[in-house]
Amino acid sequence: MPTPPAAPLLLGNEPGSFPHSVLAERHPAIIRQVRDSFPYGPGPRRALDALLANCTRGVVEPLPAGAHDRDRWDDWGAASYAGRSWFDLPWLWSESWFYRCLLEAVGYFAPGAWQGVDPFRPAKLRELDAPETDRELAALDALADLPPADRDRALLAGSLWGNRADLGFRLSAGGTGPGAAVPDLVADDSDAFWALLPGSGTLCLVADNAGRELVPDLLLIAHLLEQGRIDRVVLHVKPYPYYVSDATTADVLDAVRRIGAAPGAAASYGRVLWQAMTEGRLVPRAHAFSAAPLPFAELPGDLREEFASAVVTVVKGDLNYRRLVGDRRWPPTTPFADVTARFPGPVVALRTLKSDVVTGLDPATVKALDAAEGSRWRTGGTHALIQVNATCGRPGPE
Ligand SMILES: O=P(O)(O)OC[C@@]1(O)O[C@H](CO)[C@@H](O)[C@@H]1O
Repeated sequence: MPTPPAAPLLLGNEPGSFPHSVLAERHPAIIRQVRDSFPYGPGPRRALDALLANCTRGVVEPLPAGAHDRDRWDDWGAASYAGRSWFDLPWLWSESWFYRCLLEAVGYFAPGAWQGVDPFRPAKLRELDAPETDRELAALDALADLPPADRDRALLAGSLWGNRADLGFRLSAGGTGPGAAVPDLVADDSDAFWALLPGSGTLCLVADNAGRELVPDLLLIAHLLEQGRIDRVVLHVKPYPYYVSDATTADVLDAVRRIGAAPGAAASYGRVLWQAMTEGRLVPRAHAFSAAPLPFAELPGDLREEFASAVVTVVKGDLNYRRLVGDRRWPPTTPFADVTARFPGPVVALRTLKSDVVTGLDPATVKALDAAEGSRWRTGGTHALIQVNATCGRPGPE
């Protein structure tokens, strides 16, 4: 499989571009949202104000000398990027750095009263407890009467579109109105996904957002385990709060409890999940690299081995898609298989489009989307894709 010549990296230094608006507008909005969410004392509030000035007008500054992960971040680029504007660096790096600096400002890692307090927890819980979640869980009652293939489709679609529920995204989501001229699903390899599930082995799911994305992800996992489509699932979550709504282990526990406490069929899904966790068939994992400012091309050895040995790795959401394809401006018709050829095992992307990066689309689809919606289809969260590379990491034909 030819690896195409690398396309340009996304940077945040083009005024008017989506990456620039995230750094210049969304991050300040997130700081204000966090500042208003908690009665932080004068110290963290001053630190948040300093971060606001630094991330919009300043340069990368090293983590405090005593930071537990300072060496790791120096290796990830903080040492070489020190002194440079956030806008002149790889956009993925600056975004990830922002969330690490935000946690520093609110004392998330420092010993003390605020250690481990998720600054995004109020928003996550509001979403998890929202009436929409009740409605989505109640919809499970109707699934029981569906033919198996329809139930498969419904639960996969729930996981896919759950990615649209993204708290940070809503802060400035443009979104196109209803009645888009092209089907919302711009690529659909779902048949290839189901063909990858032989009834045994391990599925890795690289989760994205908590709340109303994690709930349908867990429902899909429960379904796959209960139906014997897979023996075991490793659920990769973030080691600490990230990108506003990204899921941590605490969010997994909240979601499993929320599912189990719901009436009707949902309660049985909750029991399946709880039992699978106690039996080691559903294993949460919070690897440091899951919050790294790097593409998956730089996966560390242990994760490469894990994904290589999995039957399939399902990569959820926009940020993980960006990491999967290197956060580069590929021509949208660049084959997904070519760009993901070096991923260590079979990989499936379930993603709603919220940033400029996209690959693997038919030329006719791109033409119709551009004609109908300009470029908004790329970042509005109104369109989604299911893309599969079943051959990466597997020996090719002799
Ligand atoms: O991974 P998610 O939750 O689907 O999307 C997160 C995300 O869209 O929000 C960022 C903008 O703040 C994007 O850069 C990033 O890809």
